[in-house]
Amino acid sequence: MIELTNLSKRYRSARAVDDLSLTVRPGRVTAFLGPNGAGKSTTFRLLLDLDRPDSGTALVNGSRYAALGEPLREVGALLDANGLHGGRSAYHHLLCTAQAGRIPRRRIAEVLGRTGLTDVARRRVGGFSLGMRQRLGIAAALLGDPAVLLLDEPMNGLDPEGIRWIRGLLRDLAGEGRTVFVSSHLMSEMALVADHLVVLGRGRLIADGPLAEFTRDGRSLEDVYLDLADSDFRSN
Ligand SMILES: Nc1ncnc2c1ncn2[C@@H]1O[C@H](COP(=O)(O)OP(=O)(O)OP(=O)(O)O)[C@@H](O)[C@H]1O
Repeated sequence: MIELTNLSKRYRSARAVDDLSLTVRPGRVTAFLGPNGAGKSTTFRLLLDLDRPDSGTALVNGSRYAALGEPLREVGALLDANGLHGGRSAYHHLLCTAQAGRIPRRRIAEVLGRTGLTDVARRRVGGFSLGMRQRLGIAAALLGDPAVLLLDEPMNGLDPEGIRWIRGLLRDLAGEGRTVFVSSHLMSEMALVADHLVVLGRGRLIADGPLAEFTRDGRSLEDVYLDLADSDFRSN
């Protein structure tokens, strides 16, 4: 479970997150949508204590990330798949993460298998395609078998087979009772995979509800989303 309460973060010129209150519940895929610069990545960073809020709280399973005893076992995150150390093999990357998080080694083979990377585990990450890096970032997020997953644009760089794979993975993770909070600009994919929608506009919450409610009248998620974003834009 993720709970944001009156969360705000301002950078010099921009109000990145603006009085955001939101609960993201387990057992479903929650799509985190919003135009470029709406504050999605900032929200993820605040949840992971990679940045400090100006006010408000961001809690995972009732605690601030920094207060979690074994954070990798509670929250798995994919932020920027390009931020990996290119000289390491995929296995070594996961080994370092496992050691830092006091996670048993046997989990490495499990997550390599789950992300389809077993055959390339000994290859250097520097030679990986973006899609393979995304898979490795997801493998690292899954290493601690966490109940909460924060995935920032996990479909980036994946080929059609990879997109189908991640669709199944997200559904399975939610089916296992995890909280799956996933940002994306791919509306057609989110329409297939999400149970619940959260839409941000300029740091503020502009929609929060079950996907089925938004698309009840037969409109596509893309149309619904663009209307929401447009009315938010016009309101200021
Ligand atoms: N470290 C930073 N320093 C200054 N401004 C920042 C910083 N990080 C984010 N911002 C600003 O905060 C706002 C929100 O950015 P953020 O990256 O959270 O949006 P986003 O919804 O993730 O966008 P995108 O869909 O493009 O990834 C933007 O105006 C951005 O320029």
